[in-house]
Amino acid sequence: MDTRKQAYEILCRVEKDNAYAGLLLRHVQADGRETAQITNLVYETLRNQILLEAQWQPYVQHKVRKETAVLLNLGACQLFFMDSVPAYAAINSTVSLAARKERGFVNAVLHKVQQAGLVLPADDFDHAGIRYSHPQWLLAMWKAHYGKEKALEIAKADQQASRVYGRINTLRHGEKLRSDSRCHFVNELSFTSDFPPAADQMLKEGTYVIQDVHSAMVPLLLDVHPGMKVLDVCAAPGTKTQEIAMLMKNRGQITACDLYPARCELIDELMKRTGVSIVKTVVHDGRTAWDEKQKFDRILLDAPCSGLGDLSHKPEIRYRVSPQSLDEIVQIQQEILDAMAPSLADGGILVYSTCTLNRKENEGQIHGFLKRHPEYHLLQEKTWFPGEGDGFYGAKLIKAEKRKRS
Ligand SMILES: C[S@@+](CC[C@H](N)C(=O)[O-])C[C@H]1O[C@@H](n2cnc3c(N)ncnc32)[C@H](O)[C@@H]1O
Repeated sequence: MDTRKQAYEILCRVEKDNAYAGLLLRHVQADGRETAQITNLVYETLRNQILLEAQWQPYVQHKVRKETAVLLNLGACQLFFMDSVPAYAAINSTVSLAARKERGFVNAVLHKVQQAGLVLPADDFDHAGIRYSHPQWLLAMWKAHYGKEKALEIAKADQQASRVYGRINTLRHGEKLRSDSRCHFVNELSFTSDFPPAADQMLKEGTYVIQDVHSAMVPLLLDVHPGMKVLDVCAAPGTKTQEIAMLMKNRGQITACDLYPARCELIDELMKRTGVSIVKTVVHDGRTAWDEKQKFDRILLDAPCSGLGDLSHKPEIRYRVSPQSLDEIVQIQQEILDAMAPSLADGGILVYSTCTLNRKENEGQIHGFLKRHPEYHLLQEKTWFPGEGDGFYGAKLIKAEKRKRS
């Protein structure tokens, strides 16, 4: 199998059709070693896209086609980020993927890039946009929201090859993994491991669930107990729903909603595989209020968001978001929060969470909500920054008992 050709085709679809690399990689038909090679090539090229372009742009006088830019990035990536690939192989294999009439051009440019060696800008905030391949406006936003040092730390963390975490499922005796020497536990629930996630038999049997370590912290904020009535508003594919059911020892009632029927099926499949029987799945637009007679003890609103906490697993997102698209998602989140607010029982807890690093979607969203809904009070809010795990935000709110409201 020509792994470079596969990587090239995936990168072209990401660039031209706005496809997601992670989804395309799931459909690659190759053995484990080849799949790992393709995955590595695709992710390294995407994570370093701006830096790679900066390597070949000085040698190109005209605008190149998107496919040609992808090819030059792929070639430069192999030259500088793939230790095991000799330079001649990096260049020749890339040239062979070019359209016949562009082969001479690609060959000449890549030779110049190789001769110049990797040109790395200074390791400081002002040059981080190129060095760590992040749009400058995004770095400026993080600087305004979290400070310059933190902004730089986030950008550096996004460049790390993403780790995969498992979270044990006690409903299928997942606690036995604590004594499995292949699992390195980072806390009571989550571990990293070398065994291939997708093919693992224990994953298929639901002994554990693939879930980021910080994602697994969010349901803990809900403080659920067996027997409770819980609403999970934006639930698909159901990773947190499963954890909530586990924390409730599979006793009580969970209503799990999502806007898309196909995504609701993913919830059903996960619950079946992991031994959960207390979840009822409902296709529902969270912007529409729930039947007002139904009240829930707990509500999780794991909102659709810009995903800026997860840029190591989904590197292409950073090149697609814009300040305008961030504002659009803020509006949707606000509509869902407002529609769900009446459905929480007095004294109940609502957790709002995102996997993004943007104060407008996080702290700003919640502070606006508290102003519009004075019956709610903030108990706790936390931002998990990327590093050991992805970036997440969670806010835990309580709805005051009616007699205690001022
Ligand atoms: C961050 S993901 C949820 C992840 C999920 N909680 C988990 O842990 O597996 C956000 C979900 O919101 C859903 N969604 C987007 N807009 C929605 C809406 N208006 N109403 C309900 N769900 C929506 C998306 O389909 C997506 O599955």
